[in-house]
Amino acid sequence: MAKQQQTSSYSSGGNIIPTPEEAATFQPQVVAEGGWEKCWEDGVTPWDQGRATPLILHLLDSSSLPLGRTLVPGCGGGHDVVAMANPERFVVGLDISEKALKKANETYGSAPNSMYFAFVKEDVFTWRPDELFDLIFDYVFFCAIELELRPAWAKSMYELLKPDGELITLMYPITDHVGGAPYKVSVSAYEDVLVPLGFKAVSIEENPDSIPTRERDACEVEEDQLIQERSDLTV
Ligand SMILES: C[S@@+](CC[C@H](N)C(=O)[O-])C[C@H]1O[C@@H](n2cnc3c(N)ncnc32)[C@H](O)[C@@H]1O
Repeated sequence: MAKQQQTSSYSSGGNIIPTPEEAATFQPQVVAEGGWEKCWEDGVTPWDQGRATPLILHLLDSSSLPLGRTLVPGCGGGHDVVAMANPERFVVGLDISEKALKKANETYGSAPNSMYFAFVKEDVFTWRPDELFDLIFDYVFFCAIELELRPAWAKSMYELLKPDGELITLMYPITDHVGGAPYKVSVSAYEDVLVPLGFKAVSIEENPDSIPTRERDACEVEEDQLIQERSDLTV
């Protein structure tokens, strides 16, 4: 009962974003029981900020977010999808959970910019649209998948991006905790799977806009921004 009360306060709307160590104590069990759909059905969505990622808002404010066709893999509640969408940046939010996308559509279906985004129920690992993407923004998706799927994640990023496309990923959580999801990440965890495909790191920077429970100083969680460029030269 206590556990149920605890997990429900971590659902979107509960406004408590747990540390990755806390989330790793209950989220894996829900995923194991019924997959991501069950997380959404039970409201166990401890990753959901209920709003766009502050870094995205910062990049938008400073006009430093690339334009063009954009993908958010594992978009969940769709906050980043809608924040980024405009006449020059059509954004596709992809998720395998019907419930997640129902919620996203209920929240944002009548947003004034709704003609500039779409929510699509597909699997990142198998969905291959006719048109590739200029930009992919990955946040709390790489850390959510099983470790053995990481090479397949990189392959998907490669196959979904245009040859000169850009992958921005907020590397989270850079911790020492065991288990997941969320599983711990590191710069080398990304590079190990991206570099063999020909990605080149354009920049790796500390995220100045981390939310409190994802800040390095607050709980020794590190969250950095990694921008990778797809390059066919070394493939
Ligand atoms: C931890 S949540 C992160 C959601 C969102 N990125 C955020 O930061 O709020 C991971 C999301 O990925 C979705 N997901 C998991 N596996 C997927 C797959 N193979 N293809 C598409 N979406 C997937 C889940 O349904 C879930 O909504």
